[in-house]
Amino acid sequence: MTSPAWPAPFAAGPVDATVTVPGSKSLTNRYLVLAALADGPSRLRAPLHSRDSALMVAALRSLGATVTEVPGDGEYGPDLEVTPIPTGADAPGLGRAEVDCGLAGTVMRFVPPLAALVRGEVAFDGDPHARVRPMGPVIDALAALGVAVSSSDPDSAGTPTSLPFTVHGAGTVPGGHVVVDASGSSQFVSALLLVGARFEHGLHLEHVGKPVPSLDHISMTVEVLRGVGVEVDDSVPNHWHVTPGTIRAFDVRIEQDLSNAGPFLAAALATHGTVRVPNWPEHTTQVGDAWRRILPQLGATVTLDAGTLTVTGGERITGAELADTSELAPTVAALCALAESPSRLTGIAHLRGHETDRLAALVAEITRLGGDAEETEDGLVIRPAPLHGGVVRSYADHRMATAGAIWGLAVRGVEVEDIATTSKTMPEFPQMWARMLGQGA
Ligand SMILES: O=C(O)C1=C[C@@H](OP(=O)(O)O)[C@@H](O)[C@H](O)C1
Ligand SMILES: C=C(OP(=O)(O)O)C(=O)O
Repeated sequence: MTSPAWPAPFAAGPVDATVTVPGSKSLTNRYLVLAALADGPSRLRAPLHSRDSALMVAALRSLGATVTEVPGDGEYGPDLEVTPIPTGADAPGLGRAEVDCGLAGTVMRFVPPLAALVRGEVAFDGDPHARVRPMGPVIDALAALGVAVSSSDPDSAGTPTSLPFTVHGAGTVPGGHVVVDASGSSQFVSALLLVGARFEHGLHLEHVGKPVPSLDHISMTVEVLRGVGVEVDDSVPNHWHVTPGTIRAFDVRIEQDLSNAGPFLAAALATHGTVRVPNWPEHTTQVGDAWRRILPQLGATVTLDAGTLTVTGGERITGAELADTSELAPTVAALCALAESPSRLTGIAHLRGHETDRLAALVAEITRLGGDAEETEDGLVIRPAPLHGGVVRSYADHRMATAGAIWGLAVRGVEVEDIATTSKTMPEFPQMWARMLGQGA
C-alpha cells in the first residue's frame, strides 16, 4: 500500500528561520569505510542517521565490523564507534555475506573494494532502480586489480556490469595501476581511493574518458584520506597515487550536510524570506559550500558571519547559467522553475545515473506543474512559466521529493508522492520543514 501524497505546505509569507541539518552523508559513509579498515577503533561524532548510513553500517557489520551507537552531543542521534573488520590472508573466513545497497551509490560503489579485503563471498544487491545505476567501472577495476567478481544472476555470463554481483574476497589485493572511465560517477574514483592504501602495492588510478563529474567529492575523499594518515598524490589531473600503508584510527566530528541544507536555503528564495544555517564549516570539501556562490546568482543575498550562513531571497528569483552543480542540481532546478528569467544547467549529464534519471524526472515534474523545461545533452534549460498545483512524483529520489516541497512553498496545491523517500539522507525532513515554517512539530 502506498501512503497518501504529502500536502506540501504553502508559505503565506516570507520564511524567517534558523535551521541545522543532520550530518553529511558523504562524510559519514567515507569515515565508516575508513573506520572499518583502520588500525584500531574509531569514533564518528554527530554522524548521519538515515537509510544510506544505516545501509553502510549494516554492510560493514556483515563484513565483520562492530558498529555501536554511543551517546553523543549531536542534535540528530548518537555517535558511532567502529571496531575494524578482520582483513588479510590470515583473517578468519567470513563464509558468505550479503550486502543490501538499497539505492545508495556510496554503498554500492564503496563497499565492493572493501569486500575484496575480507576472506569470503560477498553478494551485493539493492533496490530495483539500483540495478540500473552504473557499476561497471568499479567491477572492471577490481577485476583488473586481481579481484574475482561474478554475476549473482545465474543467467548472465561474464563480468557483471551492474547489481547483483558477488565479490570473492581473498583477504588481500595486489593493487597497482588501473585505468577506469569515471565519466559516469566520481564515486568510481572515490571507491578505489578509499581502500587503495590497503592494497599490497597501493594504487595508481588513472581516469580515461570524458571529464569526471562531481570533482568536489573526489577532493573530499583525498582530504579525508590524508586526515587519517594516507598518502595520496593527486598532483597530475586524472591520476591518483595512493601509497600502501595503514589507515590511522580516528575520532572525527561529521559536518552537517550542506547539500541537504539546500532545500531550506532555497526556501528563503522561494518565499522572499531569510534562512540562517549556523555551524557552517569554515573549511569544507562539501559541494554544498557552493550555495554561497550559486544562490546570489539566483537573486539572493548571502552572508557568512561568525559561522552562520544567512540567505535572504530577493524580490524575484533570477535565472542563471550554472555549471557542474552535481547533487545540488535538483534543488537548483526547483528554484529555476520559479525564476523570472531562463536558466541553463550544464555539466550534469551523469545525473541520468543517479537515484533516478534526474534530468528526465525534473523535466517531467516541472512540466506537470505547468512549467517549461527541456533536457539538453548535458543538462537542462528551464524557462519562466507560471506553475500550478499538482502531485509531484518523487521516483524514490530524496532530492525530487524536496524539490516538490520547494515548489509547494510558492505554489498552492502542490502535493508530493512518497515524501518518506527523504529518509535516504534526511528522515526528519517533513518535521524540519514544518518547524522552519513555524508549524510546530
Ligand atoms: O561520493 C559521494 O559521496 C557522492 C558523489 C557524487 O556522485 P556522482 O559523482 O555520481 O555525482 C554525488 O552526486 C553523490 O550524491 C555523493
Ligand atoms: C546522487 C546521490 O546519491 P548517491 O550517493 O546514492 O549517488 C544524491 O544523494 O544526490
